[in-house]
Order: sequence, then structure tokens, then C-alpha cells
Amino acid sequence: MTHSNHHFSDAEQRGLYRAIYERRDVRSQFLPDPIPPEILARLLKAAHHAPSVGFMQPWDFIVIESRDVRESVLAMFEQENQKAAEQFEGERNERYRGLKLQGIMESPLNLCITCDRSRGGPNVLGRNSILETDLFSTCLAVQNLWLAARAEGVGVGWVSILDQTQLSAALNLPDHVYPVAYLCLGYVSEFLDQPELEAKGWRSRLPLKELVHSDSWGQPLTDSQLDVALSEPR
Ligand SMILES: Cc1cc2c(cc1C)N(C[C@H](O)[C@H](O)[C@H](O)COP(=O)(O)O)c1[nH]c(=O)[nH]c(=O)c1N2
Repeated sequence: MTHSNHHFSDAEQRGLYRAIYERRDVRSQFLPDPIPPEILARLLKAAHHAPSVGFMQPWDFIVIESRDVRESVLAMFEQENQKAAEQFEGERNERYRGLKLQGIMESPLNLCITCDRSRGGPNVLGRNSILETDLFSTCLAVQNLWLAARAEGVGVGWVSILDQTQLSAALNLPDHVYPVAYLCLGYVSEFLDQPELEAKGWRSRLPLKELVHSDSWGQPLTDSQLDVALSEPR
């Protein structure tokens, strides 16, 4: 049996993996150049083609260019970030305070991707047991946009150090709409080759091998070929 007609070409595969491995969370490298509407439209279309529970498509996209709105979101960030910093002590606290964790004003565009928890009515196919599947679906839309943006040379940074109630009020969200992701978008001076948190010594990538279990939690891999394959660099 051959599966060759289902394959992407080598170049297409390389492009997809490149987007996956070279996608970065961007906070410090934004350029002010605007994102042309046709590019933004492509990113939003990519997001809109994410999988969703029962094809619910619970997302909306709030495109935020207003400096006033962004300034108020930045103020919310500052407040929450102060509280977040207090969770860390000593050297860790200093290191935390040295991190740049948002690019709200430097990026030319902010985008809030929301989840309408009532879309599709009370009975959404596939959502009867796990109510949060609408939120999971919205995260997949975020990831689609994030990868497409990388392919377009656009950086994306996710800012979650925000009070959800304050953010909802600032964006005028109805009660049944949850702000899943507050994103900063823009062209960048560079894409770092590793996560900024890793470059700054906050945390490193875990060895994948230790995260793959066999049959049940905590059981090491028994298939040694997978074990060997996982040890190879991508
Ligand atoms: C749900 C969620 C929430 C946040 C993030 C990500 C995700 C998935 N990240 C980005 C995060 O720090 C980053 O993805 C990791 O450090 C890995 O780096 P790369 O994304 O591979 O560059 C993030 N970054 C940041 O500077 N401020 C933030 O508030 C957040 N919040």
C-alpha cells in the first residue's frame, strides 16, 4: 500500500516544520510597521480553519489598533505583573523583573481571540462531557494564527498576565464571551532561535523522552526504536 499521494512535497513539509520550530513568542523585537490588511486577513482565515468541537467555531477576533485601548490593557498588565512578581523570591524575583513579558504598545496591532461559550446553542456535538472543549478549540485557532504568522514573517506574543474581568470590560465583551488570548502582532527585527525564557535562563526545554510514557503514566518506553528516534535531533 502506498500513501505517497497523501504526502506533502519535501519543500512543503520543510515549510510546515520550519513554521513549527521557528515560531516564537515575541515581546522585545517588534517593529512599528503596520501589517497590511491582506496579510492580516490571511492570518485570520488560518485561525478560522482550526478544528473546533462540533464545528462550533466559537471564536471572534477583536482587532485593536486604538492606542487608548492598548494603553488601558498595558495598565492592567502592569498591575497584574506586579502581583505576579511577588510570587518569586530572591534571585528568581530579580530575574522575573528583568523579563519583558508583553509588547502591547510597541507592536502595531493587538488582537483578542475570544470564545463565545454559547455559540451553537446548549447542545454542541462532542461537548456534552467536557464543557471546556470550546476553549480548547479557540486555543487551536490561536495556534493556527501563530504558525501562519511565522510563515508570513509576522511575530506574535501572547499576554496572559491580565485580569480577565478587567479585560472583558475594556473590550466590552458580553458575559458569555471569554477572552482566551490577548495577542500582540507585528513584524520583528529578528526571531530568536530559542524561547526568550530559555535565552534568559528562566526555564529550558524538557527532554521529550521523559515525557513519553508507555501505556500508562510513569511507564518508560518499551519500544526501543521510538526511544532511539526520540533522542535524535529533530
Ligand atoms: C497560554 C499562554 C500564555 C502565555 C504565553 C504562552 C501561552 C501558550 N506566553 C509565551 C510563552 O512564554 C512562550 O510560548 C514560551 O516561553 C515558549 O517560547 P516560544 O513560544 O517557543 O518562543 C507568554 N509570554 C509572555 O511574555 N507573557 C505572557 O503573559 C505569556 N502568556
